[in-house]
Amino acid sequence: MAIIEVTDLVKRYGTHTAVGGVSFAVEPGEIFGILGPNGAGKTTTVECVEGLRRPDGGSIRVCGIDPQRDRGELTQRLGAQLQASELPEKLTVREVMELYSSFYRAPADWRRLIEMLRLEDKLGTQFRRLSGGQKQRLSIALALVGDPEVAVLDELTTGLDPQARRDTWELIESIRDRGVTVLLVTHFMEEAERLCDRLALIDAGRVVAVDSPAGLVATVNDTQRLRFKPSAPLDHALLTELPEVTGVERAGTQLVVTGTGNVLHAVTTVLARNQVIAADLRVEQTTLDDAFVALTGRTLEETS
Ligand SMILES: Nc1ncnc2c1ncn2[C@@H]1O[C@H](COP(=O)(O)OP(=O)(O)OP(=O)(O)O)[C@@H](O)[C@H]1O
Repeated sequence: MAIIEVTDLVKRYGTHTAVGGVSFAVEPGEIFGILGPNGAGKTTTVECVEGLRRPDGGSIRVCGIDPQRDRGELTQRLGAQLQASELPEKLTVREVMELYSSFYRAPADWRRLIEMLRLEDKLGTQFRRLSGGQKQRLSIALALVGDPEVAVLDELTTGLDPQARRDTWELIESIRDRGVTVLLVTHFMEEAERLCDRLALIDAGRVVAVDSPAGLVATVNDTQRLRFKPSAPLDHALLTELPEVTGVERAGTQLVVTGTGNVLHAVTTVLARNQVIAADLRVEQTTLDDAFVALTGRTLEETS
């Protein structure tokens, strides 16, 4: 049975419909991602799941609880990551952990959480003196201090350097391995691909697809992208007229050719016939962004 069930969720701000009929179900023990460009309605959706916003339509159940009807019970079972601005600047890490664990009837052992998040030598440090990565890790500790069944993490690694981002991903996997279901909001394709068991692609307040990252990529698997520097100017029409080619774009000194079937062979044959060498030729893998483009006509990347 699903641990989170969102059915036909609608949320409006004035006349603007931020979420226009979103449905998805999360199974216990999954890392379930909500991926979409800025403004797609991701945060609004999870704020409704957390009971922070009242939906205008549809229904939500988390561990069988209606977040609006029984918010008190929900906060005991669902851990939400706080934004840095919501944390008390002058409290030390120890004080923050003691304070927040006192809110729960059966809190986790916060000292173990602090060790797991490698903050044990920061216990006496005030929140405002922590680095960005340390603040982020503390906010994850606070999402877990109530020993929740579900953790909701929103834009988990925004602002972190690549190493800190990878460390955080490992941490989220270890949380999942302890049996916590994770609902993860992100606009980073790489993060979704690496971490999520399944994900909902959201665009303009609607779910465009729900599947595993591999399943989503497989829907456009036939698409390939070639990238190379032509050794001499080349009439694009020679490529676009090939049945295998679906697009040709210039990116600086490079040409990016997308296509299907044996596009590599078709393109290199035309180049050879015209005495053009394809320097630095790369065949790029299909990504979640390609799936998003195929489904919506828009890219995830340009807005993130
Ligand atoms: N409190 C609010 N009042 C009015 N409009 C809002 C409010 N919060 C969000 N919106 C609008 O609703 C839409 C969805 O916003 P939301 O924050 O849910 O998107 P998002 O996918 O989480 O985006 P981001 O990745 O930028 O956080 C946007 O157009 C946003 O401007």
